[in-house]
Amino acid sequence: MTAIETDGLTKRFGDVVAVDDVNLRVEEGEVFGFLGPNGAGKSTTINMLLDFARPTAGSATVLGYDSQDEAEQIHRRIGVLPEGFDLYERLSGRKHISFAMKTKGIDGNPDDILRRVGLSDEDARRPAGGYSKGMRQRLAFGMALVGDPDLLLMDEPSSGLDPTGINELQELVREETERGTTVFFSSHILEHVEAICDRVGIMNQGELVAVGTLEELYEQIGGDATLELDLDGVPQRALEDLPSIDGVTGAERTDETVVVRCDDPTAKARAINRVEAAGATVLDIRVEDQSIDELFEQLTGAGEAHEAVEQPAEEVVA
Ligand SMILES: Nc1ncnc2c1ncn2[C@@H]1O[C@H](COP(=O)(O)OP(=O)(O)OP(=O)(O)O)[C@@H](O)[C@H]1O
Repeated sequence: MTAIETDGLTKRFGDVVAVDDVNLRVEEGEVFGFLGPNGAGKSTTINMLLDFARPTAGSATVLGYDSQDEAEQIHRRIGVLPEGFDLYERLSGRKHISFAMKTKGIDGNPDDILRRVGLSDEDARRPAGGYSKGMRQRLAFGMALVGDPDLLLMDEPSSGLDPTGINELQELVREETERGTTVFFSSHILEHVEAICDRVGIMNQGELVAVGTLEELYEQIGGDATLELDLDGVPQRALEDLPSIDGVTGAERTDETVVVRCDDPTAKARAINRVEAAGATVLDIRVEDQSIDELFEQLTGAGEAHEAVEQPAEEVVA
């Protein structure tokens, strides 16, 4: 089943087109990163998925339910970690989970969830006011997990977290996806979603400008990579052969090192195989990919209007 599907989803606020004819498909079980700079239209899209905002045009389904007509069913089956979530400073972590359970009409033991998000018994009994950022995040994540949602929607979940907090969050997300939960993770920071997302969709100025795995996106924009191979000896044949490999644009030699330039990231493995087949032993490998920030800037034009990246229909589905 498709976890999220939008069809021409559009939202205008007066003259501002916040979301412009967005066609998005997120498959069940995926971790999908929804990216874009501030003001790109991410929150407005999420609000329409949940029927907190009504589309000007187009439609959306979540877990097979229509966002406008069947919002109640959707709300029952999803967990939301909102941006800038609030905690009640004087309530314990455990009370927060109990409260979320009552609100959702769920019976159960809050301790199961507290354990799942890694909050100790002792911490769970303390007021949330004294929690570190990471612990607050764990608790909010736990509240979103109440009722075992099929889909977790997380709006800028990594904002304000230090690298340790981000790693912890990524670990929690990974555990949930192992249980089969679909995760929709919105962020304006590409590297925060890079490590955990199967695919990303990139929004810019209301438009969905690219969808795919990061590797596919690199390919679409022709992301360059340089591969440096230290060899026990450079066979002349390998050097001559390398430029004929699909995705390799050039090869040079300095002493016992071969520098291979690729415009397709998947060409790197083919280049290594070719060198080894020519009889050389690879002693060390260094790769310099186009940076993730460059990719993001290129796709979003650093906030400027630009042409959408072509997205063949079959590549939209993982
Ligand atoms: N209620 C509203 N009234 C008027 N304009 C709005 C409203 N909500 C959003 N917008 C505008 O729509 C555009 C998209 O905003 P949105 O909040 O969806 O972006 P975003 O990608 O979520 O940004 P951020 O990362 O900063 O949260 C922006 O230009 C914003 O100013």
